[in-house]
Amino acid sequence: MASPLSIYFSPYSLARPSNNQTRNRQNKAIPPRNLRKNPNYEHKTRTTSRNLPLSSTSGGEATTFTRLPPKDDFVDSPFDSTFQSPAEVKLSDSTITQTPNKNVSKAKNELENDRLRSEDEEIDGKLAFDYGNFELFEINSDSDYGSDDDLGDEHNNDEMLGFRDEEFENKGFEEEGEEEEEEDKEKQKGVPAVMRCFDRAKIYVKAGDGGNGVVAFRREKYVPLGGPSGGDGGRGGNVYVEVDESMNSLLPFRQSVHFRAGRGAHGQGRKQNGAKGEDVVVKVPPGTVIREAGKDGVEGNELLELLHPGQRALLLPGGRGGRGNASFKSGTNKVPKIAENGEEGLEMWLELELKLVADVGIIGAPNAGKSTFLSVVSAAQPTIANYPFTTLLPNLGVVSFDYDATMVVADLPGLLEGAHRGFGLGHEFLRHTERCSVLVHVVDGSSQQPEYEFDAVRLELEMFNPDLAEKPYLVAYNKMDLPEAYENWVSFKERLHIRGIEPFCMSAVKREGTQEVICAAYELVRERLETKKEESWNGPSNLNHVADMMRKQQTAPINEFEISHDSASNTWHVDGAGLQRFVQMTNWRYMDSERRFQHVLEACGVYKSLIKLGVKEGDTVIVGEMEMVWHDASDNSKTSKLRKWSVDSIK
Ligand SMILES: Nc1nc2c(ncn2[C@@H]2O[C@H](COP(=O)(O)OP(=O)(O)OP(=O)(O)O)[C@@H](O)[C@H]2O)c(=O)[nH]1
Ligand SMILES: [Mg+2]
Repeated sequence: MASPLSIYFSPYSLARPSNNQTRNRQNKAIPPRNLRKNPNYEHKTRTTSRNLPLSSTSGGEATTFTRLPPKDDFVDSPFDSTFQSPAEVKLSDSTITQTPNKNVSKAKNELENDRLRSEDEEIDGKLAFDYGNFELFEINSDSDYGSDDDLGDEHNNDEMLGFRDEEFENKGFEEEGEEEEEEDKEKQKGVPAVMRCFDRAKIYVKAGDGGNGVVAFRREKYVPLGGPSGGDGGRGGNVYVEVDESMNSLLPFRQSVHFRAGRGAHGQGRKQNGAKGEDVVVKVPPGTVIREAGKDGVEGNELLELLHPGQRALLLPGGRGGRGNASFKSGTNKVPKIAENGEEGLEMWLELELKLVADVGIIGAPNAGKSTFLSVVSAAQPTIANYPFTTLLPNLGVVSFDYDATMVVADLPGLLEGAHRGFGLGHEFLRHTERCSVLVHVVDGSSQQPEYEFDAVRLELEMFNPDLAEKPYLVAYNKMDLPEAYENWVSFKERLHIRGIEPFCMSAVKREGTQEVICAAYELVRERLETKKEESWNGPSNLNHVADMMRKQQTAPINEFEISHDSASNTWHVDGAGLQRFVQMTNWRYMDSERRFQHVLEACGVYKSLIKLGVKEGDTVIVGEMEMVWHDASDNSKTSKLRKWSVDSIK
């Protein structure tokens, strides 16, 4: 039977890149028309349901940086275990100013804060605290930054990490108009702009395209009719994600956003198959959650959660190599002049989110002394200052014990009432507590109502996630060196006793009582580990489910498709993952390709369905990226004429 479809390249299909350009394509299936917005569009039939491919979005911001302390900071810290009883506290030793009254108006608060800052400088001098790079986080400051050129140069520098990177990123935010708008929005929500850059990244991954198969024939002396000998193309490289324990932030993804696996080599004569493309391994820190990039502010599906060092997951499998003509040899066609293109590798945008994996999380109201506590028990040097929200990003420290045991402690941003609804640093803060095994709740003993403050923080945890409130925790009543804290201690302790809680007291600034707290926390961590031992990770589980899902979509049967009709332009769309893949792998350079194409469409029922739905002479039919004109099979002369024309144009 004469084939009813003739093929030509529409302007749309001409825009399709040539074989060697395909690696740069962003979209596998470019929607040819905006049919779904067309009022004349009718959805005619659906032969079978199918999984929609995971969406890929183009463009993306790469916004991560962190101020987690460099690994070098993690060295043994000396403990001062001598705890003086409250009776020994000398008030004259302490010149610490108290937290400003939080009820005063905002303007007043600012003035007060300025004053306190200057006071702090004095105090810190006395306490020998190192404020290090404190100025770094004043995002709105224009001063101290280099010129545009400097910025560009820095961005080209692969080694741009750490301090300088943070500095320039801050500048980057000010300069980009779009970012500024976003920043304003965030500010309105009360979340400092710096927070959104800390532990999130957006990256693009693409599996390698398969190599093309070739048409070749064996030519050898004394071997007449040597037969087809075109080899298959090699498979494209895979995209893996691997946990690298030496990483503790998503900072490197500011520099490298695109990860593309290598293309498979093309097949060659003498039945030589192409080599496999090079794999690409995306290294992420432990605790990374990987999501499909969301659209319009909607979070994408969670694909993977990588917690343990060494875990490795196959994310995107490489495209299949195209078959060479040796593979098409059959009893009926001994000299096939056909070979396939390599299958295109899948691509997608991913969102990475790093959730802290620390043994102990230090929580509490702002200004309670959490950072001071961390600086005392570990070698970390977080910024400490006498005003709320000094800590915007979690700081990590490693606590080393004499007996060769270590524990990771995270100092988290302060928590305010209403945090579960996003007040203060809200969710950003609470998210980080989810992964800590044990919490140390630092209470500011010098506050007006320490117990109320304690309850408010507990309540916020519970409101955000009841599991958080279930975590083992201990209470450390801080600032015992201050008279008001010392006075309130007994009543605080008694009230907590009644509730079955045994609080600790300490003076972080004087390093008194801190060792008891951290040792008790370590005991809790150990207990927790014991109970969790059975559920602990025992080697790699199957983490390749994303790749399996992708493969399933890729290998969707060719006879699963749906047909839609645009009556205004008399266009029929035949959509199906299997068909689309078939069209993409058809190499129109070879003589037999078109015949095979027509044959496959007929065999999988496309023609039958179109006729059933009422396709007419001259209608346009779009399959994948191919656009064709329908001709009734009875009009043989017309069909063959048009078919010849189409083949010429393909050539
Ligand atoms: N007197 C006294 N002051 C302390 C003690 N611990 C911390 N401070 C002071 O309290 C202020 C706040 O300390 P930080 O460690 O920055 O408090 P924080 O809980 O980390 O605060 P945020 O990060 O803003 O939530 C600083 O001025 C510290 O010097 C203490 O034991 N005694
Ligand atoms: Mg702090």
